[in-house]
Amino acid sequence: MSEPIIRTEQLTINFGGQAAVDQVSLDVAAHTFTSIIGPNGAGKTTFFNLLSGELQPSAGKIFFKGQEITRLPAHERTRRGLGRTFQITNVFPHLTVRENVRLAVQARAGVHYRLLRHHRKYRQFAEKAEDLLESVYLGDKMDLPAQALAHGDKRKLELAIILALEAEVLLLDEPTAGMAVEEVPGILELLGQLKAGGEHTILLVEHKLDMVLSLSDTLVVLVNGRLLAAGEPRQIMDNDTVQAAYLGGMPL
Ligand SMILES: Nc1ncnc2c1ncn2[C@@H]1O[C@H](COP(=O)(O)OP(=O)(O)OP(=O)(O)O)[C@@H](O)[C@H]1O
Repeated sequence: MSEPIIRTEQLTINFGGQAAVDQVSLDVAAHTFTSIIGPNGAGKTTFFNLLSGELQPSAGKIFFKGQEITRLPAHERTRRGLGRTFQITNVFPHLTVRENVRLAVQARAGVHYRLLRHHRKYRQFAEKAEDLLESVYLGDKMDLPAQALAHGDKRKLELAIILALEAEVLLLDEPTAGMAVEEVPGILELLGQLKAGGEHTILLVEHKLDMVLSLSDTLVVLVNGRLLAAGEPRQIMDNDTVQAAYLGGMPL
């Protein structure tokens, strides 16, 4: 692998003496799609929280594009290109869909509100927001308040926001969680498009492994906070230890 875009070395966090993430060393190649799987409580979300800076590790290191970011605050990681979505959607509920994304575009450009009196600048930001919303299939919902969106559409909005922030790495925590069955294909199509675009590195936590398997270049299996295996999906699915610890009996 050329230099990984993300590297963790012996990454560990203890909660009350119990390691939720336990000495996880992982390299993620740029422009790949990695799915992190494992049983409930395996440490998947905690691992994401360590990568994004929501939590500080008890031990170990995190590198992003070769630079150590272990102690950097979350907003600085976002600024450098690590974008994170949450299991619970995180948007301004009363603002329109368009405004939510425009604010992210504007934040990325580092423009203060005062300067927006310059109408052309404002238009540029709004247009970029509109383009992004088209790309996540929300073009027809831009004028709705964010709170009026169905759950699946909120997840798309969240994706548009991290794309507006120009995240190179997308950390997606269960993008289909809580979604109506009919909403899932839209999200999967979007993830497929993002992958095909080749600009992003995507890491995803997903319980519905069968759905993301075909998109995944790499599967990472966490069990009890430990990295049990990481590799090509087929190789992981055939791995006896993985089968025994996690996948045994799962219809795949
Ligand atoms: N802030 C916290 N304080 C104490 N314990 C925590 C905290 N966050 C997570 N844990 C514990 O750490 C372990 C890993 O939790 P985590 O949510 O990361 O697992 P997960 O693999 O994402 O699970 P799920 O698939 O159910 O979302 C669990 O035992 C959980 O109870």
